[in-house]
Amino acid sequence: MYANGKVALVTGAAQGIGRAMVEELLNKGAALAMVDQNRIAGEQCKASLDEKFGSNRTLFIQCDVTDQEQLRDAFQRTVKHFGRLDILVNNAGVNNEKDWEKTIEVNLISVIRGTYIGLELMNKKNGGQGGVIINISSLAGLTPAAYQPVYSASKHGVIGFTRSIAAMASIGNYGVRVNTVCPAFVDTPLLESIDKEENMGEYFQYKDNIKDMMKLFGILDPSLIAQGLVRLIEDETANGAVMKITTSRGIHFEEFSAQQRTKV
Ligand SMILES: NC(=O)C1=CN([C@@H]2O[C@H](COP(=O)(O)OP(=O)(O)OC[C@H]3O[C@@H](n4cnc5c(N)ncnc54)[C@H](O)[C@@H]3O)[C@@H](O)[C@H]2O)C=CC1
Ligand SMILES: CCCCC/C=C\C=C\C(=O)C/C=C\C/C=C\CCCC(=O)O
Repeated sequence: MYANGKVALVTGAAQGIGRAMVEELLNKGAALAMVDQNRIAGEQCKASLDEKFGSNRTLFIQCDVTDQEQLRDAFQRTVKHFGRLDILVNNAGVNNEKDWEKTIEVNLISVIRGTYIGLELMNKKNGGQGGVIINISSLAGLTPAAYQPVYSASKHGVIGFTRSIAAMASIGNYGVRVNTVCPAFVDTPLLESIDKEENMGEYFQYKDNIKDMMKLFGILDPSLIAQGLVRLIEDETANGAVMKITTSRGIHFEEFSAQQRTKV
């Protein structure tokens, strides 16, 4: 699918990776809803993008993705405003080991809920027109992360859910592809959470170990993650794919053994 002329909804769109994805989708000719709980950052982001792309290409919707009613309303407003939905990016995420239940709510439960609402609207079996869903995980969803155990668990969950629902979408002929992106460290405000005790909790004492990892592996520019997103949107064969993005190897894919590919 080409993004040109399509309608997208991106969560966590006001800054960081979400904002970079919004800009890339606008460059490719899409219109989109920018969903974020941060009204000030969201409105500033829209105002700045309006200067380049015009005000009718984006709609900012303030929404806490963990609030079921707000999330459903954001989808309804998007379809009402633009007339359809073709591309969904469940990107909003947090790093909070102290309030770890919140991390599961934002990073995993809201991604699952968003995927189900997106499928209700796009599934050809429900009268939808098909589409593509991309759920943002992390390399910490494929490896242990000693100082971020719940963040890592939430991102492992995103990969397991995405691969499973992608298999179901294929079996059920939904006409919707579902894929995930797993970046290494990316230069966004999320990295600042490592310096905050209120985010790191008991792992705060290890913040320098994480900073050493960042020095060792390097930090990606958000624009590369946006390029990976577009590749998954355009590649009609990609379903259940786990895209990894690192400084050493750029955009590449996790390869699973035959056993790991077996559907149960
Ligand atoms: N920055 C990094 O190094 C990496 C980030 N990721 C993932 O990429 C995604 C985006 O992260 P970044 O752009 O780095 O983070 P960020 O903190 O820069 O931006 C996240 C955005 O999500 C919004 N958000 C947070 N909770 C929300 C909620 N409950 N409802 C609505 N909006 C909410 C924030 O207001 C913010 O605008 C996250 O899922 C993150 O886990 C994955 C790998 C690496
Ligand atoms: C693992 C620390 C997470 C700190 C939370 C803040 C930001 C989140 C970042 C990520 O999601 C990145 C996750 C993992 C990076 C881990 C290893 C990088 C290895 C890179 C490589 O192999 O090249």
